[in-house]
Amino acid sequence: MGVNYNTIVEEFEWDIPESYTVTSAVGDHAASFGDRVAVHFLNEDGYREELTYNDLHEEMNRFANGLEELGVEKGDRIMHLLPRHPDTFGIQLGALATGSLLVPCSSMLRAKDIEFRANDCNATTIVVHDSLTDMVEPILENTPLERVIVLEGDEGGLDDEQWSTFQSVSDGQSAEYDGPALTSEDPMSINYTSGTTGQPKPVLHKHRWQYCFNQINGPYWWGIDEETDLEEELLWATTGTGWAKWFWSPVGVGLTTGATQLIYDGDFEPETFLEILEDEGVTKLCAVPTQYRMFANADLDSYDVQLNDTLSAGEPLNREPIERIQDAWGVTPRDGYGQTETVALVTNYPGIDVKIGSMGKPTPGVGATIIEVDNEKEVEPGEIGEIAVPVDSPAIFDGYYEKPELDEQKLSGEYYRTGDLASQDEDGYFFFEGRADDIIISSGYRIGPFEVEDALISHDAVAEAAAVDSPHDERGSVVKTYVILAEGYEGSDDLKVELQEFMKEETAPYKYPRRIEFVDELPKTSSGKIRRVELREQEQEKHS
Ligand SMILES: Nc1ncnc2c1ncn2[C@@H]1O[C@H](COP(=O)(O)OP(=O)(O)OP(=O)(O)O)[C@@H](O)[C@H]1O
Repeated sequence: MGVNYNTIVEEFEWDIPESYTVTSAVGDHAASFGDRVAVHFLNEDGYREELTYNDLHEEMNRFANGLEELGVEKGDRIMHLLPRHPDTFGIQLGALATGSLLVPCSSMLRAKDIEFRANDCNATTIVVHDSLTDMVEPILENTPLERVIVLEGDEGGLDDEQWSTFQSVSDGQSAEYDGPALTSEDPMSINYTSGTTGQPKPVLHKHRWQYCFNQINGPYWWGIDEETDLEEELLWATTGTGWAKWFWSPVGVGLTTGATQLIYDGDFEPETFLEILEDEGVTKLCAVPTQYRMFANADLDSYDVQLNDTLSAGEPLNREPIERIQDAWGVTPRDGYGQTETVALVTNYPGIDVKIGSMGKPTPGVGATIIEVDNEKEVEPGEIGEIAVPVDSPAIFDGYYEKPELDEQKLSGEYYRTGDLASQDEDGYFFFEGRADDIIISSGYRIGPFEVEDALISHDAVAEAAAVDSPHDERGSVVKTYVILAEGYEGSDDLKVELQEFMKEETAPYKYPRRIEFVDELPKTSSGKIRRVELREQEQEKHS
């Protein structure tokens, strides 16, 4: 299949329905194909549950009625701290139906992270799984939180009027809900960024965001359009419920298109995940590069999978896992790039040839481009600049929640700057260089950490690597890499030299790491991204 990229981009037009919300979309699906399975849940203990679109619609309505009875009103901020669970969608949709703003939090956050978010956005309600109440109890006094709703909790332990259970809120409520009329321009959520480069930022989205996913991420990343027979597909996005990616895929694509989705609650183990792919008959998988890198070390040929698509996002996708998966399963992992603030901005979308190492081309209707770092001029092919999106694009966020100074900084020009550097080739393919903050400048050369890391992990001894800037008297800085060795290898000075020699062959010699340190782990955000900022600080302390 081939597509004419230019025609698609030229012909794309936005037509955002005024009354669109994901809750109304789920209502429409229930009316059209209510018996279709929406959630195909399983967990690591072997528990299974299936919910149809009718079930989901009724669950959403009952919870929305219950929330209203508790006093929740349009415009309230409702946080949630939930694992992947059969009721997660129902809770999220029920909260949205009341016109509240959802504030998703990762279940990996600790008490102080939750306290920060609750105060930052002035949240009044939190829905928390029973296993995570320890994170909430100690902070209640210091936050505006008025009510806590516990999922799977037992009323017996709750001695305060502040606490109730999901069950007690929903039980006995009507499966019809007559809530406030919402429009696509009503605020929908406050999604905190990962905090890879500093404090997490409260990104405000309107209901329109979900429509944009349906129109962009659906066809131009997941390959789902009106010709897709959703009865034949099983989607699996491995992300957690508190991340923007949950809204990018399970909600933004899965629910808005009316697909059937696998939700698996369990730790990531390559073999377990590969067995699930095979046993459940997953047809479209969206995972993160770390997971693909770990799949690449497994015996992929021995799994009889039915995948017709594999997608990746969140970090650059290396050459090695792409090639391994192509060889074993005949599908090419397609990288997609974007942020909490946006929809998919650049993707390898179905029908365009994947250039290994490239994030793909700008998605239609969104307008991502590359501009100079210190002005708003677009760069020429081959030049490095910052990925940016016109501020009036409907496919980006609506500012940071009650942070006028951040809005001024990020949204007052003609473009919203992503803070990521990239270049574009003559054919319009984007190549990721790194976050502007992570770029290494050594002897006047600008070096993207990804290029160094990508080359280094193609050496058998290297399992994972992070490259940062390390202060140096003569050169200003040099490239330093922190390396986690593959099983069976031991760190030594000889191995350092071997890796350095290898790198001089693999990449332009000025990029080779002059300093190497072997470590057992790398600092990461709870979404699994390498926090190079911490490594840079360590280097500053050691060498200045
Ligand atoms: N396909 C991809 N290739 C390379 N990098 C990617 C890709 N997808 C996402 N990213 C990186 O992830 C970032 C978006 O992540 P997210 O919105 O979760 O917040 P964050 O940028 O990690 O957090 P913070 O803004 O608080 O530092 C992008 O700006 C980019 O740096």
